[in-house]
Amino acid sequence: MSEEEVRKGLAGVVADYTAISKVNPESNSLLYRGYPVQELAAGKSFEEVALLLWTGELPTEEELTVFEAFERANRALDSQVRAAIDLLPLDCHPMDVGRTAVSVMGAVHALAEDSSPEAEMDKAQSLFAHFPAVVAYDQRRRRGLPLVEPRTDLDYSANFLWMVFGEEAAPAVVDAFRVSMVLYAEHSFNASTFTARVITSTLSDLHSAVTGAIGALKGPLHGGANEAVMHTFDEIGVRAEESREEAAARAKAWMEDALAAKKKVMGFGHRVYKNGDSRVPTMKAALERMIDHYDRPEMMGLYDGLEQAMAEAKAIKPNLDYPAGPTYHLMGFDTDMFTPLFIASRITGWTAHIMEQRAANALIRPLSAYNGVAERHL
Ligand SMILES: CC(=O)SCCNC(=O)CCNC(=O)[C@H](O)C(C)(C)COP(=O)(O)OP(=O)(O)OC[C@H]1O[C@@H](n2cnc3c(N)ncnc32)[C@H](O)[C@@H]1OP(=O)(O)O
Ligand SMILES: O=C([O-])CC(=O)C(=O)O
Repeated sequence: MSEEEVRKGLAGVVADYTAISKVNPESNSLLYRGYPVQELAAGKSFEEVALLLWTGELPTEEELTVFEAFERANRALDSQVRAAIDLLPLDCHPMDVGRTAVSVMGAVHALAEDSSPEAEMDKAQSLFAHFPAVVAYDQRRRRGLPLVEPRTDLDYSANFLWMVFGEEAAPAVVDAFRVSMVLYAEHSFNASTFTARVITSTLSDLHSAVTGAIGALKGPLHGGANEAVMHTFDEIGVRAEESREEAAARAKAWMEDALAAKKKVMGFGHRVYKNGDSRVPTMKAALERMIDHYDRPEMMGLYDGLEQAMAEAKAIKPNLDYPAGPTYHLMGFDTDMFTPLFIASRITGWTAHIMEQRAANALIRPLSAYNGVAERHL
């Protein structure tokens, strides 16, 4: 096999068809089932977007009512999942908790081994409804706080924040959270989704595929970048009393040093978008609303300073994780809870891909070019 035939990282390789989303780097656009993601983020609930991704169409009023009732009825933390979480140490990474919780959810789901389209949809919707309770319980137990029961009078986003913080979030905060969920939901054949499709292609079950996807999402080259962005901010130093300009100057200097030291700075760059991530302007606008809401202009200074210095030095643009990290920080999440929030959203995209893969399956098994020692004998 010649060198050119090996595509490291499968860069540029088209692995299959998908009707779920279209990432177009030329027009810098992202479509979910044909709809621009900015339009969905502007006017649709996360529940509506989830149904769109799973079924291909936005729900009718009646379909939405049925799904909302299901989601609200399945929010409480399952006792067996809670018992499994309680076995995990408080200093393990919250992504390990999310991964373990989904694995246990699979083991206790009544339809675990049933891969019919109806069972797959039930499992996808159950995961969607149940996972926020895992994140909320884990965030609270790490702070020594008791579990907060879900409320059925709140929508998905408002209830999520209620279960984490034990108080009703301001409407502006709920809306910024909803926007982040919509933007994180789906992105074609990214590493975690492809992992889910590989696992599904062996005819394994949905929870195994989602568990594997969580493992792929954890890495800082993928979903783990949203928490890594906050570590960068912390390394530079978040100083609430500082002006936007002062913070920007310190961030610029930090970035210049980091790039001189040949560091990779998480939250910048993308395998597909080379001219900026289509989702960043919408998420940045949500971040700006949170900066105003919490009156923290210096955070925007850090954001601008890093972005400008990276643009000047390497012309590399931020990806979605860059504005999402500081947004979650301002809302009050601990930094290592950011990537589990990404799981809560991407459960929709992953499970839509699992169902699509299963409906037209081919075992995913590429070739390798052997470059070890030549044949030898004992
Ligand atoms: C929601 C998401 O998952 S979005 C992605 C989140 N991940 C990150 O933010 C991690 C940081 N970014 C990166 O590591 C990369 O940009 C990736 C992994 C996302 C995409 O990478 P690839 O397409 O494989 O490009 P690759 O890593 O080879 O980078 C190409 C060049 O740009 C540079 N580069 C890319 N991203 C960065 C960065 N964040 N900081 C500094 N340099 C960078 C590389 O060093 C490389 O330079 P070189 O050609 O001089 O060696
Ligand atoms: O598409 C990718 O490679 C990574 C990404 O932005 C995502 O999964 O949202």
